[in-house]
Amino acid sequence: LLQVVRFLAARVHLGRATMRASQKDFDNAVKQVKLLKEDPGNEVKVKLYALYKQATEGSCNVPKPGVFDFINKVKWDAWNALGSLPKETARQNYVDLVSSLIPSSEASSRGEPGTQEKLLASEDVVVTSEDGITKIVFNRPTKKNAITTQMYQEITQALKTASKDNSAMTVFTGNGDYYSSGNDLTNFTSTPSGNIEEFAKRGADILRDFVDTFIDFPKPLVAVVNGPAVGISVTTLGLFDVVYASDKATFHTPFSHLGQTPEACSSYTFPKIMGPAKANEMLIFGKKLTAGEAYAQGLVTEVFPDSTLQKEVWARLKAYAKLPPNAMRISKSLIKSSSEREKLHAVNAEECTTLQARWLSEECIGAVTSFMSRKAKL
Ligand SMILES: CCCCCCCCCC/C=C\CC(=O)SCCNC(=O)CCNC(=O)[C@H](O)C(C)(C)COP(=O)(O)OP(=O)(O)OC[C@H]1O[C@@H](n2cnc3c(N)ncnc32)[C@H](O)[C@@H]1OP(=O)(O)O
Repeated sequence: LLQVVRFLAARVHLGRATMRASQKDFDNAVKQVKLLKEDPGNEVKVKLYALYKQATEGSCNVPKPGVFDFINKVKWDAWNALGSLPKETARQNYVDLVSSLIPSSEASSRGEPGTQEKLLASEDVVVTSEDGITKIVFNRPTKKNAITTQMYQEITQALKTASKDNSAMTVFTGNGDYYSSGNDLTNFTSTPSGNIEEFAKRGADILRDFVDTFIDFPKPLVAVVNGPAVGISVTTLGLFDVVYASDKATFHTPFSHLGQTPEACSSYTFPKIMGPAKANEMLIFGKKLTAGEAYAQGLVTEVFPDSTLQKEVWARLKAYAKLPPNAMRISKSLIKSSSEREKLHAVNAEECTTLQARWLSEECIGAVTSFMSRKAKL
């Protein structure tokens, strides 16, 4: 990797020696990276990181991370490999590298990065409203609908908006063969700047806000689990009012495998829903449930043959959405009382604090590194 970084840095340097990117070009390129539709892959992300640091801070001037700090060590190595490359050249190389990542069709229509952000950002989470139903769709089928940091924030916002719109209920589903593969593991490898502790703190804040929004959502919240669900896409189901599933869906919470711990209040909701014995097997040992098993444990309301799921479920939901909305909200608030919500907020806070520490653990960093290097899959 170091050789590739050195080679590319030198090649781009020689090829573009006569060009100079302005600070504005550089700032725009930094914004464009956040809007990339396709994940450029870890190798490119490490290069971008190294060039960014060189362009903004000059030669690597921080101590080498410890041997177990895998991710930061790879990043440090890449930055250090740039040696004394001048800041201006690093800036130019960064701009060139970013423009090589943008398909020409997009580059011409993109214009001012800030103006397009919202439009592009909403592609991974599609929100529509029809027939009294606000639908929130995980829409990254090529990545099994893994949830990026940006998606957590978009979903939080979409839920806050839906709680006040004129729809009767909100429904989550996934596009493609998966409901969602859970947290996007590259969330852990894209630290743009700052130290790892701050990064983990920010992650915990985003997660806490995300889960709080589910706890406080006032209208019926329904999940249509169209395929396998992993991690946080499973644990949040404990905060839904109704869960319909395809018979192809599975429910998997491999937290221990990832050096992590339960979130989305599942350490409280799962034992309550299915009893401690079954919840322990899922949350501690990562036992994957079939749709039938999840139904038997009370996590799923009803299972449908995959071939008829969409037709049957949407017909039913459209009929439910015509019921008097205030009655539905009031019933929900009786079922999920204010004292219960208070308890859920306390559980959420504790789970987030626990995870914040876990993300810095060797166990977690090792598991994420294995996934990134394709040695490990679930
Ligand atoms: C610190 C900052 C954090 C910010 C906010 C934090 C909030 C986080 C709170 C929650 C924390 C954890 C809870 C969880 O969700 S834990 C569960 C995490 N998920 C996984 O471990 C799943 C990993 N994926 C897999 O094991 C497999 O991909 C699969 C799901 C079993 C599917 O296998 P497959 O063979 O059918 O398909 P595959 O080729 O692997 O996947 C296709 C492409 O999709 C990419 N991909 C799939 N899942 C993820 C994922 N979770 N994260 C990132 N990328 C994922 C996969 O890499 C393939 O991509 P590519 O084609 O190779 O580019």
